[in-house]
Amino acid sequence: MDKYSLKIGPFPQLAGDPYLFSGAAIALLIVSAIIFHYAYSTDIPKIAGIPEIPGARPFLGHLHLHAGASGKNDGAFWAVWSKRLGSDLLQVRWGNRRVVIANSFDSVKELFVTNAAATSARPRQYIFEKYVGYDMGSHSLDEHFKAQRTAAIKSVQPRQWTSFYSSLNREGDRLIANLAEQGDYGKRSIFPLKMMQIVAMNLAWRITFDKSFDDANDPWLREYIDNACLITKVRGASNTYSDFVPILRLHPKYRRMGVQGRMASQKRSKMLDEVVQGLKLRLSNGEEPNCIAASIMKEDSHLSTWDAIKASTSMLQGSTETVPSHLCAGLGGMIQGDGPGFQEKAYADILKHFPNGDAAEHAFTEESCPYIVALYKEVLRNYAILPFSLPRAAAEEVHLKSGITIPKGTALYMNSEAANHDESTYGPTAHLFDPERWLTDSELNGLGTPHCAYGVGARVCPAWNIANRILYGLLFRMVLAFQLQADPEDPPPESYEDFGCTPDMVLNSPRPFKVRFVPRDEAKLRDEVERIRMTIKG
Ligand code: HEM
Repeated sequence: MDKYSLKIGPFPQLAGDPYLFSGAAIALLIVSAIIFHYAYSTDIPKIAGIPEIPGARPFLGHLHLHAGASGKNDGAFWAVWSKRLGSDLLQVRWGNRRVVIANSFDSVKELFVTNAAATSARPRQYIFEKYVGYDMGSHSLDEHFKAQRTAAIKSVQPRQWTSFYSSLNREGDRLIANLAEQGDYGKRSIFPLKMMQIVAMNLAWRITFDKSFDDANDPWLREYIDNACLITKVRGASNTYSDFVPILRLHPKYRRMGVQGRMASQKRSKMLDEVVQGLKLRLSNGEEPNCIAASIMKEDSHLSTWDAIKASTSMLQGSTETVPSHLCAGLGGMIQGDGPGFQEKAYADILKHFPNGDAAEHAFTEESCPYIVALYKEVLRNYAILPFSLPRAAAEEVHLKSGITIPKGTALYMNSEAANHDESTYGPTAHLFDPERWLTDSELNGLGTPHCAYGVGARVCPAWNIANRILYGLLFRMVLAFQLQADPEDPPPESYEDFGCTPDMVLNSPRPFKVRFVPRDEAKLRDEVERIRMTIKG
């Protein structure tokens, strides 16, 4: 036995060749170094001055602690660590991506409002980009997306609203008729989410492409909704591991996920193309359809047809799940604890402002009942259906007043759920559903941004204004027609922290629970539903 074979033991074939052995050892070292580097490195190095939560693992970083693995809400998870580490800002690693999270109302404002331009970018999302292609909510503001955003904002300015009123009233009618009939005029409790979704989807189609559906079970509409949901599934959140751990992009599970997204996106594009062709024909025939797509497509908007379609599709996608999820989660607050009392005060406020029996006509045309305004603000504040808004990235270096510098390219999240429950802004009752805070605490209405439900800063939801009006009108119509009651067999979640059932996705859908919609005046409601059914089916 020579001296080499003693040392190398299990590799006898190398034993006779010292050069071959040292070459293999060096190769092994290099591979190990590469693997080690790959396992621990991040796109942006650790940022000085911002605490990192402990427990990172090689390759995954902190992903295994987030909703994609734990099934628990990331907003609540970060809030706990922010308190534990005594810092409003936190940093974590999602695979090889460094992420900074703002966890208080003030830190959200400083990062995203004071530094609005510097935080206007969106991080890249591998699956979405490769399989679906970007939309407004997922792309940084380059020349195309800036133009789309500007056109989208213009299309929902208050001066456009008069053209939306008839659609809004019609969908308000549809909601009341569906709730009355499916709930057998208060005799049966029902799961309301689907009915809210139908109304929001119809409304979204009306105001984006001037398309309407008499029957919510229309197969074309159902196919569109199914595809839209599949696309939402591949938007980057802590469940899309392959966005952050590149090697996983080879894994069949993530490829399957992407391919599903791509097929859904192709189907959606084909369906939208039919709609756009129809709209173009109407425009060329001199018609003036009242909708976002038509107003964007008009020649003076300076957008290419591609940009116009993209902008309208983003608006359609942005509105379909947010409005019903908020409304439905909000019903939870209105039917438990002090909720029934809030409903009665809201009803009294409606009657005070419209004593002549014509209140329903005013549901969408003005926001004259302060109690309903307070109700929708609280629904938006308390139930963070987009618990960390949509992800942002630093478009340039961000300099904070504490002296911390966040490098360009860092992914940035606003913990909207924590900011919306920050006791230093909303007081000791921050964790409760209490619409009256908006009536009694005048400082809250002077905050600039009253809550973070629509995001804040340069990428704030372009439709927040009309979304407020839609929520106002639909809450108004429900409170006017019904007393909403909980079903003891199927009660709503008690806290905003566990209201959702998809915490691993960008949009946390409300958990299903039942509501009994008891008519305030059954005979009158039956007459109203009969009138509605002359024109609207399901
Ligand atoms: C209650 C209803 C709604 C909520 C809570 C909501 C919330 C949000 C949030 C949090 C963002 C990301 C903001 C940010 O990055 O800071 C957003 C973006 C967006 N929303 Fe809304 N939204 C609602 C309704 C709507 C409606 C009705 C539309 C269209 C008619 C819409 C269209 C969009 C679009 C296109 C974006 C992407 C904007 C961009 O990235 O520049 N949203 N929304």
